[in-house]
Amino acid sequence: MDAARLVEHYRRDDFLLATARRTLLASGTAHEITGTDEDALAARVSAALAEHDGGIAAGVLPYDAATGTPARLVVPQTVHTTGPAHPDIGRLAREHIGTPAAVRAVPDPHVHADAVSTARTQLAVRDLRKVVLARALDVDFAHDVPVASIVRNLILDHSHGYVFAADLPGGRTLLGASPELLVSRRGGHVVAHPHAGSMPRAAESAADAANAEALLASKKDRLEHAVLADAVAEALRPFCRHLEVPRKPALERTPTMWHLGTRITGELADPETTALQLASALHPTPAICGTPVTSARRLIGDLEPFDRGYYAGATGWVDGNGDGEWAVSIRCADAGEASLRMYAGGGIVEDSDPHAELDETSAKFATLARAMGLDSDVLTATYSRGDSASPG
Ligand SMILES: C=C(O[C@H]1C=CC=C(C(=O)O)[C@@H]1O)C(=O)O
Repeated sequence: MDAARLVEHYRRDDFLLATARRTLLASGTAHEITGTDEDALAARVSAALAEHDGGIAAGVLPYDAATGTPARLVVPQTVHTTGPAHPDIGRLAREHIGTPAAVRAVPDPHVHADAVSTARTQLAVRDLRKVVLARALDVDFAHDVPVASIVRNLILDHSHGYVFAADLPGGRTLLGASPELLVSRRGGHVVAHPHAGSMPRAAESAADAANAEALLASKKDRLEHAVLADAVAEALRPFCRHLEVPRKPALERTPTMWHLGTRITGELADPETTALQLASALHPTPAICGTPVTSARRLIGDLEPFDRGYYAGATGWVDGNGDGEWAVSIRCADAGEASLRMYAGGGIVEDSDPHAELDETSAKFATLARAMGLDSDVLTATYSRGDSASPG
């Protein structure tokens, strides 16, 4: 089956991961493993994989299992993998997504901007180097959420990155297009590709290049990124006999955002360490939480008006050899039957500007908004005003 057909076969309770290297579609449930204790989870996954020769376990890790949101992994009945969905998918038409009935910002944008101001002052009070604050958009449809169509459009939009759709407890679905690799393991080779520091893409090429230059030159973004790259390198170091950490971040692009990224590579010290164990050890990175973790988590809990659930967790798979690939679950939405919640966050350091942070989260929402066919001007008006409005 070619990649385009795999994507066409995706159904809401499947697991799909489309990357620049491969397209993976997993269907059916031979074994389901859920839990909030990561060591117990890793042991149960290894035991399940020992029973399913050549199998994988695919699924999601939550942002914070301590809030009671469990990790959920499934050993599927069937797994199909092919090469990258690009360019095969190009022959599929873009899916039309019906106009949503309503879009609501959670919290109101000005409340988010106030939270960013508070976070900025709390950094010094709580001895934090960085914290990541998120906001959400609730989108209601007059019909079932067309998950498969949105996923197909996400794949059409992203030749790079990690487009994912994973079944969640309660019949919900996590879907998105993350630019960020938490960790992959292939044999003894480990890769992490942390992203932090952002600027929106611009339609006009000179303005777009200027945004990229400004990002590279931004002290605030370089600091935001350095805190992340250092933390990821330090978390990987105990697992690796050799670790390569570039000294400077590189510019990374998605169709809607510029980011700073550092591709960290290493060789495992102990070949028994699995991709799932590495993902658990790295998570939560300062790309989605902060430094130090415990006080960053507490500040996030104090300032965000929702439970993150699976947003800012990880989505991926592990096989019986311990190989696997986990993306950071960002630029994503948690979809129910006829509504979904989109999330976007941004790293806050001392020099962060609340209004720039609001704009940055708006730009990050555009990843899903595009795939949902939402007119970005209408959406910007809606989520910048912060009221509930029909974008139709
Ligand atoms: C937390 C998110 O993005 C992270 C990844 C890249 C850049 C980020 C930033 O510049 O703040 C964030 O750390 C998100 O999209 O919700």
